[in-house]
Amino acid sequence: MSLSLAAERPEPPVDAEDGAWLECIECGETFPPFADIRYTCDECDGLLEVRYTDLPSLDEFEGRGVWRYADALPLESGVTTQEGATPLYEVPRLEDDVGVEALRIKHEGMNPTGSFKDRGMTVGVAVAKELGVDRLACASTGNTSAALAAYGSRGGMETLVLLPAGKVAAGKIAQASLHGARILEVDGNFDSCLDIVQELAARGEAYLLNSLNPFRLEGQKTIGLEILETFRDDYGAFPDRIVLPVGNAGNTSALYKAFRELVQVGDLPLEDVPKLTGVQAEGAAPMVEAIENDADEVRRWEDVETRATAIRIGNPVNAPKALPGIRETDGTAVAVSDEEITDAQRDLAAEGIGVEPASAASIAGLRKLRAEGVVTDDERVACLTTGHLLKDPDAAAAAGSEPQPVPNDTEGVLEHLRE
Ligand SMILES: Cc1ncc(COP(=O)(O)O)c(C=O)c1O
Ligand SMILES: N[C@@H](CCOP(=O)(O)O)C(=O)O
Repeated sequence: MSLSLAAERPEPPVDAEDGAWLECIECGETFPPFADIRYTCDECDGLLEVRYTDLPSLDEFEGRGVWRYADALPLESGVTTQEGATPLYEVPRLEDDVGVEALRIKHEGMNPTGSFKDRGMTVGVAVAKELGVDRLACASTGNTSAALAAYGSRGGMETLVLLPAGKVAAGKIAQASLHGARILEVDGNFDSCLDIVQELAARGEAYLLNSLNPFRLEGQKTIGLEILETFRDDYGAFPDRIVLPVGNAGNTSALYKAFRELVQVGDLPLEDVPKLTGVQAEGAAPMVEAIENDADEVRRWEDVETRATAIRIGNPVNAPKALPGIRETDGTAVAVSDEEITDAQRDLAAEGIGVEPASAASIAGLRKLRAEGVVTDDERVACLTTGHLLKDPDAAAAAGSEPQPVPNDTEGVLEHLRE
């Protein structure tokens, strides 16, 4: 099987429970959504997706934020702190400078814990409650752990997070810590943390809430629904392209699923599907390598390094969902240097938008692709900025200017200003 935009509306299995079921993207095997805990297919270990007997059209949704889209989610409500409904900013100077017809920034850093992970956790933690589990766990470069800790504590559950030692930004550890997570620092990178957490989950020690969990990606799907809805309502057209940073490739997969579902209900004509464009840091770019080599599988990079620690990931577990997403939408993937990322962080800051380094990769990638002529000047582009500036205060301070010491009197300050 392959995930395709042109796929027919799926046939529900006879035992589809509550209008939803889980389906393997590789062999098509189906499973009831809440009968047992599973993250991958029992038959072939393929990735799972949630399918629905009925999906509404964009015009039928009501409310605000992630739960506005409840009829396209596996549950009617979640463990919530009002996530979603994030701003889509205009950036006229940057738009002019990059040279595209329209550029909008979907700032996911404006979610309650400061990243898009909240959208996934509001759904994932609610499903965990439905399944009756009491301990939640994740591996994390930081943001997943912050969101898991916040939503887990709100849901009254124990949380366990495994972090790569010395490679997680200060704001994120502070969040996980204050929200009461048990934090384990592993002497390894994010990918080895995820190997361990998967093993713990397989042994029934905890419920896994990384993006391998198909319910979490349902929450993240609402990023795509919001972008498309806002573009349609405000500009009368969908964006030509959505550019986003890629780590574990959950968002790329989730946005592609949003597009496929909108195509199925007749809201999104095939020719209007936005081109999914992934950006990775040069030091952690296995998806870019696979796209450039036209490979069916992504090679795991053992040694990864980048200042954008959120996307310091060498084994994107959602690649089997994300690769078809990029290819079928006629998108692409590009790698950018840490310097290009920092420059883009400054560009966004100059428009009043504060983002962490990984988020700025989307702008850096767009600039690069525009300079190469891959992106053309007539395109309407949405760039996803995934995390808030305060997540990584050290990176922000390093990219910004130094405070200047002045004397403790007005004359002294004025003198300094005249220098
Ligand atoms: C701030 C930030 N941006 C981007 C990403 C990458 O997103 P994804 O794993 O969905 O590709 C992550 C985490 O993976 C993140 O924390
Ligand atoms: N950047 C992520 C990495 C884990 O990704 P996930 O989406 O699989 O949880 C993080 O914040 O930990």
